[in-house]
Amino acid sequence: MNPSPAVTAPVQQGGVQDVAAAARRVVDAIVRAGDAIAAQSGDLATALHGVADRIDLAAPPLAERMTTMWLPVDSRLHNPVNGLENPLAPPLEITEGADGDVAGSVTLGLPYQGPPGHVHGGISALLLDHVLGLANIRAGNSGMTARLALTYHRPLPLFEELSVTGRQASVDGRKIHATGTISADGHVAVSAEGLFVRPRAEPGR
Ligand SMILES: CCCCCCCCCCCCCC(=O)SCCNC(=O)CCNC(=O)[C@H](O)C(C)(C)COP(=O)(O)OP(=O)(O)OC[C@H]1O[C@@H](n2cnc3c(N)ncnc32)[C@H](O)[C@@H]1OP(=O)(O)O
Repeated sequence: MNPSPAVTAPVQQGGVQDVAAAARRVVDAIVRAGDAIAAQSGDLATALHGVADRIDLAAPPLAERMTTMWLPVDSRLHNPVNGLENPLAPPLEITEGADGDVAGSVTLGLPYQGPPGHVHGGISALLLDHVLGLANIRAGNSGMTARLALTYHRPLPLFEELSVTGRQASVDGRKIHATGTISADGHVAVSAEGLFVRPRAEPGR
């Protein structure tokens, strides 16, 4: 059976991105197959553990990775939203951005399901938190998410292209307000208002 649109849509550019895309495909296939793979479960689990063992053997110590993954300071490849090297990222594709606004598109498959045929509300929060954060970075003032208020206007469909937007609304000292939406078929399904707080400068810095 063909993988769902969430797995086939992103253009892959080679290297670790290919490995992450393959892992994403495995996750999607497992959720789609369900009990249909029960008879092969032992073999499949052994094969997948074998792949994980190979990757683990190549991985550097965690402390080293925690340093190298931020050099240069750029979370584009490994973040869990649009990180092409992170299998947890759907991934959201950033499609445009002007005046500090951010826009992206994504099609989500079964691994992201909440209500039948629709996206889990926590996944919407993940997408919006990140896109609002990116909009803040683009606007030149960013901070940690202090509060994120979501309104779920209508169920968000799986298997359809979704548009995600984010923009910085205002800056008040260390407090930054940003807003965003997720739309399907031209209708806003989820909207968000976020408060981000720029951490205090560390003493001596
Ligand atoms: C390094 C490069 C990174 C690149 C990353 C790319 C990522 C891309 C995007 C990723 C995006 C992903 C993003 C993520 O996932 S960020 C991860 C999720 N967020 C966190 O973990 C944040 C945890 N919280 C904190 O660290 C602190 O609480 C912060 C830093 C937020 C504030 O602690 P701080 O001690 O500094 O604050 P303050 O007490 O001096 O208060 C200051 C002002 O703020 C007001 N206030 C504070 N909290 C709240 C609240 N909850 N509701 C309403 N108001 C609040 C407060 O009243 C005061 O206002 P005023 O009295 O002055 O008027």
